[in-house]
Amino acid sequence: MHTLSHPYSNVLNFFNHSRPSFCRVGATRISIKCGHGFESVYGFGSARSDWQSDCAILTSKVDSLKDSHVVNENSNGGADHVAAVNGHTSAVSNLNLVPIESKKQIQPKPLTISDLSPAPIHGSQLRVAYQGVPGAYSEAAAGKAYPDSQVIPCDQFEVAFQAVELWIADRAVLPVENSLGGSIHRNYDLLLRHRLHIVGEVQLPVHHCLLALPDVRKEYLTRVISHPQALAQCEHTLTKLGLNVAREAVDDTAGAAEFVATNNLRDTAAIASARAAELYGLQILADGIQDDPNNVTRFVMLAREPVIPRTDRPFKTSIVFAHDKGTSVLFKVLSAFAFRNISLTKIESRPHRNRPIRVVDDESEGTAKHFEYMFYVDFEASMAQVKAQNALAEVQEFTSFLRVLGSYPMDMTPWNPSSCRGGD
Ligand SMILES: O=C(O)C(=O)C[C@]1(C(=O)O)C=C[C@@H](O)C=C1
Repeated sequence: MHTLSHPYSNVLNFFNHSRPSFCRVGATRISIKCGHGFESVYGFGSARSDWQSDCAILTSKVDSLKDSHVVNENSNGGADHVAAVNGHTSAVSNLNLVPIESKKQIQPKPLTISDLSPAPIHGSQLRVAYQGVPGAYSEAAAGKAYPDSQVIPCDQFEVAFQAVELWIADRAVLPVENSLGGSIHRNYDLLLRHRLHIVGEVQLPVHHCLLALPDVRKEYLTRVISHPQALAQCEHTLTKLGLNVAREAVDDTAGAAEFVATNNLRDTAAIASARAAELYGLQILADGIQDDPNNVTRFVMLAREPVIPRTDRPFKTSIVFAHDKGTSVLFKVLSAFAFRNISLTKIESRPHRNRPIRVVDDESEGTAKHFEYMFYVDFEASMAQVKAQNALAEVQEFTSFLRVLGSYPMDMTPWNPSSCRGGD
């Protein structure tokens, strides 16, 4: 991509597309640690060409697979190559049916608008990774964000990140914040370590149910299991229901329901969605047990490429920054937004002591830096707005590490607790 000729070239320079050389598309596993013992962090100002060269690696791998065949120049090249890497070899093998002679005469086809669409690969469904099993709230959020998509359950948040990086999925939808439980810190840390971009957000009202095997009564219960966030969101209601029983954390809400069902546990209930009850054959002992009827979880949508920021609708921008000379930078950074009347919707600090990170600069030079804290800020402006660009230019002067995690449309969906029942 020639960023200089792009209308948002100055904006795009804020996005980072680089990654260290150990990390390649097409590899079976992505390691988080660099060879030097530094955590890899995708820092401000790195070149987009790095990302593209990795795509070239992916392409060349497929080319080498079909070395003995002449490439059909009329094919949609990259898209078919990707399909082959993802295990859908039909498009590539079709090429082999075309006689070699006729291939030589076919001229390249002009690009059309649909070729420019980054994902899904033409004609196929968008594949969206989420953490959990079917019936999880994250699955409902993935469906809300991308209604006609194919959802891919992943056992850990990190796997959802990797699924997108390895082209197994086109997007990931992951929770970052709940109105009662607060931030889901793990995903903030993973946003820093991985190179994906936030391309959207979706708010899901979370309506919890207490689920048990058919004919089980509340009095039989000695244990309630669920995702730690779900347990926290229902803490007081469980006590009010007289359930002063053991509360145990598991990986996700629907997984808890599945566990009760498959192990035929008559002394254990799960906190999960009504949809999980239906999927795993459980009865709903109590409905709407979240302590706050306005319980909402905010999810972010992640992709390999950023969206081009616009000004014709409300946008939000997420950044992460740090300074290697202490934490006084926070006040200065906040003033850059306050001065321009830019509203902040989130500030999160994550301790980062004893974890040197490698910051990659414009020349792809990696330098180890020590930061005490990483600060995450979301603000209500688009990177296409001059005031946001100026604010970030100032922030860059105050900080030794700055990365734009994404500039994306805000979820403006109006909702009220009685009409929206996430996960149903
Ligand atoms: O366990 C699930 O169903 C999830 O989707 C995870 C999760 C979370 O991580 O916060 C999502 C929404 C709810 O707040 C509870 C749990």
